[in-house]
Amino acid sequence: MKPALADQLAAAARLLAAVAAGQSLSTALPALPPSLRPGVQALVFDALRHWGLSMALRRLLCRQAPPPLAAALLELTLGLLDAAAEVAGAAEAGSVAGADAAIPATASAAAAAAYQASLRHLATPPRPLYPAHTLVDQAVAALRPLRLPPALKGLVNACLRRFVRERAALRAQALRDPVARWNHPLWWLEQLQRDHPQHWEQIVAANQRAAPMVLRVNRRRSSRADYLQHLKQAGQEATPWGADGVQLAQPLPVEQLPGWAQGWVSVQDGAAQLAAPLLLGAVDAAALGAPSQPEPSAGASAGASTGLGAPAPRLRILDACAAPGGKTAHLLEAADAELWALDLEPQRCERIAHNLQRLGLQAQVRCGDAADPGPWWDGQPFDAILLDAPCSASGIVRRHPDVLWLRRPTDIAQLAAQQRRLLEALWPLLRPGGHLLYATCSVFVAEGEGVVQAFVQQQSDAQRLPAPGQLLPGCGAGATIGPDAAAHASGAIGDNLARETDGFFYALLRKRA
Ligand SMILES: C[S@@+](CC[C@H](N)C(=O)[O-])C[C@H]1O[C@@H](n2cnc3c(N)ncnc32)[C@H](O)[C@@H]1O
Repeated sequence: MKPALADQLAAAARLLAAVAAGQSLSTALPALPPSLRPGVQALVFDALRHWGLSMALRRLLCRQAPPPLAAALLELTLGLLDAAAEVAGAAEAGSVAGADAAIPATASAAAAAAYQASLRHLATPPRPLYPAHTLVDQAVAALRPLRLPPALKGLVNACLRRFVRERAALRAQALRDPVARWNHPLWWLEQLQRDHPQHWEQIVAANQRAAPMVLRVNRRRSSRADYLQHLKQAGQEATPWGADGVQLAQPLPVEQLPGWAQGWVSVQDGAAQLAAPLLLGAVDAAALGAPSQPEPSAGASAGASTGLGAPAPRLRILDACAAPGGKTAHLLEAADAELWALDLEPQRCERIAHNLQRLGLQAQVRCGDAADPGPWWDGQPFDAILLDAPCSASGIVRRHPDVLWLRRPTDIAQLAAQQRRLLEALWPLLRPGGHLLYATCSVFVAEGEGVVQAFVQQQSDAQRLPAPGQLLPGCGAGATIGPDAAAHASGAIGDNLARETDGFFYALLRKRA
């Protein structure tokens, strides 16, 4: 039986209040009863993608701040009422053009187009839509499961009804606030404007969209062509992505994917699928004595050949921040290697082991601090190191809309200092002639180019090789920027980046022999 809307609103309001208090949805969502999870996740993701506006509206409507749970319930419901009115307006106008009212007068034509595109994309999956009177009634009813005092009924009722009556004027007033207009915290917007003056509006628009579901085919279990056939037989539309990837036309629960339990595929964004071929491609190229030219689209088979007919020694690879093991698994699917998968957190190390087991792969899973190798390293240098460093996750807002509201401006400098420490601590573990791939899923320059440039300036044996540099969501290939952009423009890293990806940063370093 479908849960009552009031119960779903109450659960979603609890989650929104948890995010407001600094808790990540990744920990809060799995705690929900399974019957509530899909509906509540849809509600709370939608709320987070419009939270800037609904917070501004709630402040206009309530002279005094209500208790946090009531504020969350109001903001959630204001977002839903706004969506219902928006769609009704668009239907009346005969197109999505009714959404034009949301475009700020100051926005450039490019931003307006991006905003329009984001709205079109929001149609799949559609915003949760309910009639206004149902929403008001159910929001009032949700006070009970939230255990809020019945005295708040009047406030909730009055605020929501006033919004329904005066929506256009309240909305126009709220949208004067840039946080409401762009649905990003002000410090984040300002940092994006400084870091990416040409692209910030596209990034902001992309962050409002739901990301596509991209899979990585385990080439030890199936070819990509065969897997596409399996999907077709299951009635799922899909297109190839990069060397091993498949992008689904519509997201699916993983249990419904052909061969999921048998380890045929994993879920991994296209940008993250570039790590293994970049690192293995560099190792392969070096083994062949050629100048290093990573070619992700060709797929890597590194570790198996020397180009001289003699079997190569088994590659020794360290994945230094490995959990939950997405890139570890891709490396093992593509290369015969002795792979050490390290992570700081014991529970996350268990997830690496669990994921590798499903995929039929084996690694040395170690729990330890990459910044302090003494306790876990055996003193034998590695041929290749992947440092997928802990970061702001500012590149994956499409998948984790809570990240926007959880980060604090001071986080970025702290993370950059931590990333630099990890890079410095791991460099001595790399053999001369070995390769290190530095990656983050951040769009902030301080965590990418900033870290790597400072490191290379100080480390005389570190040489930079071509790599994608900064990938930006919503910008396709056009947004690859930084010193590696020339390599990208010349096609050195293949054509994968013509597709839209999460925000990522990749720098490839070689240790001079
Ligand atoms: C971006 S995630 C890695 C994602 C992973 N590479 C994948 O593809 O599935 C960063 C990881 O770094 C781990 N981490 C953070 N600080 C660390 C440290 N000092 N040493 C080792 N791991 C660390 C975190 O626990 C987290 O699992």
